[in-house]
Amino acid sequence: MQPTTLIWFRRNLRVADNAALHTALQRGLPVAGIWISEEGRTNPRQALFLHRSAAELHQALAACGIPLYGLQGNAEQLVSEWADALHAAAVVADEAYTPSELWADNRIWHALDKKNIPFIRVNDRSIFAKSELTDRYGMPYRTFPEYRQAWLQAYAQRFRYKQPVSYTAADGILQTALDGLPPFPANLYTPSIVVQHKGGEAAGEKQWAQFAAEIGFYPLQKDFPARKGTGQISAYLTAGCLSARSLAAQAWQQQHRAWLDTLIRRDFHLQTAFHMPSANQEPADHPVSSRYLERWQAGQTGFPLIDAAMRALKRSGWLHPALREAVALFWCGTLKQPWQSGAAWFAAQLTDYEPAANQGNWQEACAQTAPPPLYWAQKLDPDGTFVRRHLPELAHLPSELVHTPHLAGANADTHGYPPPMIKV
Ligand SMILES: Cc1cc2nc3c(=O)[nH]c(=O)nc-3n(C[C@H](O)[C@H](O)[C@H](O)COP(=O)(O)OP(=O)(O)OC[C@H]3O[C@@H](n4cnc5c(N)ncnc54)[C@H](O)[C@@H]3O)c2cc1C
Repeated sequence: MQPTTLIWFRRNLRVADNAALHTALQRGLPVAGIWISEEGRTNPRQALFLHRSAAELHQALAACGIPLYGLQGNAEQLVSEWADALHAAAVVADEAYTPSELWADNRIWHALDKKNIPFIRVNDRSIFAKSELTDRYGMPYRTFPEYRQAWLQAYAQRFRYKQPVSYTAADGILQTALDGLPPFPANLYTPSIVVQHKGGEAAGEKQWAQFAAEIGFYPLQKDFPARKGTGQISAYLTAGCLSARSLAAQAWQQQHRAWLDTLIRRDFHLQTAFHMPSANQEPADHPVSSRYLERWQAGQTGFPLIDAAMRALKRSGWLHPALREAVALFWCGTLKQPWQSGAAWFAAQLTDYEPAANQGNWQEACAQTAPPPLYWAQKLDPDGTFVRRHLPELAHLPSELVHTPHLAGANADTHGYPPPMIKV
């Protein structure tokens, strides 16, 4: 069998602007891909989304004559085994950021190195790669405002005279399939679970196109969860169905700076997870109250906006960014509970779960002083639309009462909705 270049698709489940695919094709050998559904996932919703996205990639690659093998098991073992099976002269993957992935990558690198197979990592997740932006002493930026300033300067400088890079080598690839194209394994996860977003590159592009048409309203709409004024593309970015690099280029060219900040924040958390891994791994400094945890998770705290947000998260696997901040601040600041247990609940629920973003944002939120829950209600849902949508027991209440049903006393039936669990 002819030697190949093997791509291990991880968080770059797309054909467009894919640096790993581009790198593999540049090597001139036939290309084959593997995608691994790793054992021990505790987030079935995300597992399902990734499976759907990989299945679509399988079809897109097949149309170019590139086989993608869908595997399940331990990545450390499988990458090495499949490198042998497909006579790989090199393995290419997208660069990892978080400690657990980096440790696994080291072991994979060792196993491949023993066989003289290079393990090439390329940047497909962030816009600036992990060590591209450092201060004048070569140290990573520790605060977002500093990082943002450096990011904007570097981006402006880099693209003053040329267009941002977009890897286009994938266009029209047509290679002879190796040994016929493999079928993609059936879905291993319960299809009955609700996943708000469909998965796959085409659905990601569609979601982006819808938002791009409205992106000019983002600064006005972003703080009203009932209106869905944000991109709702995080699951696609986490799985790599969309390229952050391409979206940044579009936002930059069209001068949507307010929205571009969200992608810069994403880069910031990725580089922080890489450069300061211990910050995200601190153990909790006090035990969690299981009673509080149950009520917060179930959306039964007696604070309507918090409860509506927590129920929306559990039902759909996605939550508006401002509400993520509100429920995180409520958990750490109002209930005085350790951020780690809140972050663990998010990790199990979010379709877009991404360890660097999740832990980084939890830590940031919990370092702030929590405003009273009513502050969030007035700011994010002044007329109660979001609460009514997610708390049917309060749907009949007028705007003056929907955020404070306990004040209605016997004048309103709240259908068993609990009073506030603590005094604030
Ligand atoms: C406590 C907490 C936990 C979070 N956990 C995650 C997570 O596990 N995975 C995740 O992708 N995002 C996480 N976020 C960030 C953010 O809330 C989500 O990315 C956002 O809700 C996605 O919605 P959107 O696509 O409409 O975002 P938009 O506002 O349209 O932003 C566009 C994209 O920028 C990125 N982004 C925006 N804000 C942030 C941010 N603060 N940090 C990192 N990236 C950002 C996301 O990829 C997002 O899709 C978390 C935020 C908080 C406060």
